[in-house]
Formats: sequence, C-alpha cells, structure tokens
Amino acid sequence: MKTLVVDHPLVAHKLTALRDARTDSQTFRRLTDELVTLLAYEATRDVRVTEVTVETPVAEAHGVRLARPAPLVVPILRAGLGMLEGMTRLLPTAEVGFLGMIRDEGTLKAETYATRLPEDISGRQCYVLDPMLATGGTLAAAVSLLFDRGTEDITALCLVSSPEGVAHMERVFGGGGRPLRLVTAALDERLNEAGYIVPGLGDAGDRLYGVA
Ligand SMILES: O=P(O)(O)OC[C@H]1O[C@H](OP(=O)(O)OP(=O)(O)O)[C@H](O)[C@@H]1O
Ligand SMILES: O=c1cc[nH]c(=O)[nH]1
Ligand SMILES: [Mg+2]
Repeated sequence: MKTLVVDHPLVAHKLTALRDARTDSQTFRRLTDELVTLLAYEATRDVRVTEVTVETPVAEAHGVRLARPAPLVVPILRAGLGMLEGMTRLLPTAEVGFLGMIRDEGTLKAETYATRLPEDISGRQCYVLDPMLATGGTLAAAVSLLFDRGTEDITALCLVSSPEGVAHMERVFGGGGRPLRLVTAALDERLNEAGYIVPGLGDAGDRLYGVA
C-alpha cells in the first residue's frame, strides 16, 4: 500500500479548525467538504482517462475525458457520507456505492450492516471515503469486500489516520496483489486505550451528525 500524507498549508489550516472541539456541526461539515476537495486532487492523480479531441473556437485541441467504466465512489456510513459531495463534485460521472459499517466500541471490531453497490464493479477504479483510520479494522474490511467483488484498484481518502491503522492496512494488503493507495490529511501520534486517534478530532460521525 502506498500512503500519501498531503502536505499543504490550506489542508493543515482546515484540519486544525476541524480538530478544534469548539467547531460546531455545521462548520465541521463544511470543513470536511472542503478538505475532501483538496485531498481528491491528489487522490485522483491516477484516475483513468481517454484521449479525446475537441474543437476550440480557434483550432483542434487534444485532451482527455474520464474513461469508462466510470470510477466508483464508496463512502463508509455514517461518517464517510460527509465526504461524498466533495468527491462527486470533482468526479461528476462517478457511480456511488454505499457500505454501512460500525465499530463495536467494546471490541473495536468492525461490523458491516449495509452493502449497496452497483451489480458489477469488476475492473473499476474505486475511491473509498472515511474520515478516520483508527485501528484499521473498518477500512480493511471495506477494502477486502471491494477487492472480493472485483474492483481493479482502490484509493482510500481519510482525513486523519493513525500509525497503528496504517500498519494494519500494510500488514493485510502489503503483499502485493491489487493496487491500494491511502491519501490522508494527517498521520497522527497514536491510538489511545479506547481506540481513538490522538490528538485526532473525536468521533467524526457524532461531530458531523450528532451523537448516535
Ligand atoms: O479504524 P477503526 O478502528 O475501524 O475505526 C474507524 C471507524 O470508526 C468510525 O466509524 P463508526 O464506527 O464510529 O461509525 P459512524 O461513522 O456511524 O459513526 C470511523 O468513521 C471509521 O469508520
Ligand atoms: O478517533 C476516532 C476513532 C474512531 N472513530 C472516530 O470517529 N474517531
Ligand atoms: Mg462514529
């Protein structure tokens, strides 16, 4: 797995405001949306394109458009939903599938409660959205499911990642196989005893949508 920590002052500025416990839900949602747009720029660097020619008012111009089959964007519910609009704004032809996953806060194991994906996702480039990569259990389960369904390559976009989560993903998917990339706005210090990222930003789902 290739990991990219996006190093950009605008990303750092918005992430700092997002982390701030005083930031309200409305602002948290806006900042999440803005951060995704910035991460998406890096995350889609290898998106497949097809060469096309268009007529400008002056002459023929050679360019590209997004290739078919369209990319697949998969937010992991709930918190990943906060990243969806920012991503599809940049990838308007993308299809969207949904994975509902919840981490048991006692065992820290991820459970899948909903899977709604297009029928055929074989050969697709896939962008998985989840603001938090903590133990890595949730993202690893999502990536395994998508690879099992035939996805060609996967890029995960996370706002905050932990070293433990990245190490878990590398352990599970490091042995080659299909391409996997992680694009994250921050690699934090560690996990605490409760499995929360330190310093992190708290519970992303609760901060986006209120306490579940
Ligand atoms: O890396 P892990 O240790 O698996 O933890 C990360 C997961 O926990 C959070 O979701 P949560 O289970 O709280 O669900 P929610 O989005 O509905 O709040 C977060 O959005 C990730 O999906
Ligand atoms: O820090 C964390 C860990 C898991 N889930 C979150 O929302 N935040
Ligand atoms: Mg949550």
